[in-house]
Amino acid sequence: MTNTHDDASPLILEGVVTELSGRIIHDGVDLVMKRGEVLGLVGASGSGKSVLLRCIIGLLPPKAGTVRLFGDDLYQADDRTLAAIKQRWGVLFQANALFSDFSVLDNIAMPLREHHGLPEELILSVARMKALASGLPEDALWKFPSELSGGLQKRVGVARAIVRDPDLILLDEPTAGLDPIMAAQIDALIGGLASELGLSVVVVTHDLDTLYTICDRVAVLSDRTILAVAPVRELEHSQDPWLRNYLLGTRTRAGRIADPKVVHPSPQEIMS
Ligand SMILES: Nc1ncnc2c1ncn2[C@@H]1O[C@H](COP(=O)(O)OP(=O)(O)OP(=O)(O)O)[C@@H](O)[C@H]1O
Repeated sequence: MTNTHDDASPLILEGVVTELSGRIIHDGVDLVMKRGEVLGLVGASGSGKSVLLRCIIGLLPPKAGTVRLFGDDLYQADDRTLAAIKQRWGVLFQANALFSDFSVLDNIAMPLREHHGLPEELILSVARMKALASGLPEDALWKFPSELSGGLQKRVGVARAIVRDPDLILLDEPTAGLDPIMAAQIDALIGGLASELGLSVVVVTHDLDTLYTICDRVAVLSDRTILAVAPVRELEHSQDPWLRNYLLGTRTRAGRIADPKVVHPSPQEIMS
């Protein structure tokens, strides 16, 4: 029976353990997302951010623990409940995962074609609306993805993620590979969509500007579990050496735009 609760947290992870090729990637991940928040997910390269995202969207069953979406246990859900849950999320994959032989508009329309029996005219009309809401120019819609800049390709991915009016979007490194100006534009787009549409957003990122400009809280993945979840300014005061180095090292945004109250890591900490 469909049991997606409107007032439930969009995402709760309880004791999630994942394993790939015999190796434990996550070992007891707990996380409760608030409705309407933009939640950053950070961690060192290889710490398991993308794998966790795969687990959250049903592509990797956990070895133990529970993935709860909108109140329902994703991996125990019957077909009808699962279909209802999937209606409520949208995903932007790393490197966009756009189909090169399809036009921009057809890429955006794809989730509508997969899950609805909607008339073609309506599908194209909704896809066009989402494309324009995502900042794509009209003349980009019938081009192929390869004809667009990296920034516009990200916008195609975002438009596809929101095409079914989701409650939750999961974005894997939305600003990776973009120049700082385009990256800031994508951040503004995500922040704007979150506040205007009341979306809950999980954003996996290495981009500190994203954390500081659009994330309400940041979850830190370390040592196969969640080390902390807090607003990024609070995380600056963490005693964890890796996290302090990540946020406050000399090459980082916070290192450049320093809060004078924050004690910066020593050169020894940065090297460690
Ligand atoms: N299909 C797979 N089979 C075996 N191991 C995998 C597979 N996919 C990922 N891994 C391993 O899982 C670990 C976590 O990978 P993941 O891609 O989630 O890291 P990440 O935190 O997203 O890294 P990055 O920031 O570099 O994107 C890595 O050690 C990776 O090698």
